[in-house]
Amino acid sequence: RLNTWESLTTGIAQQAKGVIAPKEKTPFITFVLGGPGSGKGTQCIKIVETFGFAHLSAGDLLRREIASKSADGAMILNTIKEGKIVPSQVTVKLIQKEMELSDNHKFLIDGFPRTEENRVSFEQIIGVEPNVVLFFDCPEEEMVKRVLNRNEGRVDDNLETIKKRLTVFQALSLPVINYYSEKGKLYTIKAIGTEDEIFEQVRPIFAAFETVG
Ligand SMILES: Nc1ncnc2c1ncn2[C@@H]1O[C@H](COP(=O)(O)OP(=O)(O)O)[C@@H](O)[C@H]1O
Ligand SMILES: Nc1ccn([C@H]2C[C@H](O)[C@@H](COP(=O)(O)OP(=O)(O)O)O2)c(=O)n1
Ligand SMILES: [Mg+2]
Repeated sequence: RLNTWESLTTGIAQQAKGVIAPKEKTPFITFVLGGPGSGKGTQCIKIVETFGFAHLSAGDLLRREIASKSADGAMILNTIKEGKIVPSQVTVKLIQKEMELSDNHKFLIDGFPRTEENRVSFEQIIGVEPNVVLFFDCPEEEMVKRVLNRNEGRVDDNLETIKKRLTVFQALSLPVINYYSEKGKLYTIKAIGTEDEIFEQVRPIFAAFETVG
């Protein structure tokens, strides 16, 4: 178990035999949650532009594994087509690798954790808790409409898979959202309106942390 940010980065620092300086700043971690099509990825781009975060999309990392024909690729593809959640160990490892490679200390972790298992696994492996959890709260009919119009050629952007994803979201992801609500870390965004209107709800959350330092 890695307890500190320093231990998270020790592996790579040792590999480089001291060539890479150890990371000095404490990480600032934001989890970006919400149902399929709620606008997480779209808003993450704006947060990156405005506040200089590194954007780590769990879904993008998993799709990269499929594309690279890695050992887990076939299992990941089947899981995504079924609208189910990939085993946490796989996803957390991919996130960990990206965090280690990044020279940023501010991370937007998009589409993760989607289950209690995801959440606990991140805590155990990375040993850090999120500073902020954003929840893009969007009506189901709007999410379905957006996903069916997404046009990115995704294998899961069809009505059958979306219906399964919405069921999984209700059963497995809402408990994670409730957990962070009880911890006082949850910021709920009303995710309807234009992209800019939604960002005006997001902006003050990060602006407040900027002034604190
Ligand atoms: N506020 C919005 N209004 C209408 N469409 C949106 C809005 N925000 C995002 N979209 C579109 O909806 C689709 C899903 O958005 P995306 O950011 O991929 O959501 P998520 O990452 O939560 O699944 C995309 O095609 C995106 O362009
Ligand atoms: N923590 C995660 C995140 C995504 N996945 C898988 C299962 C999800 O349905 C797909 C797509 O996730 P992604 O975040 O890209 O999807 P949306 O942007 O919400 O539409 O990836 C996962 O198994 N575990
Ligand atoms: Mg997305």
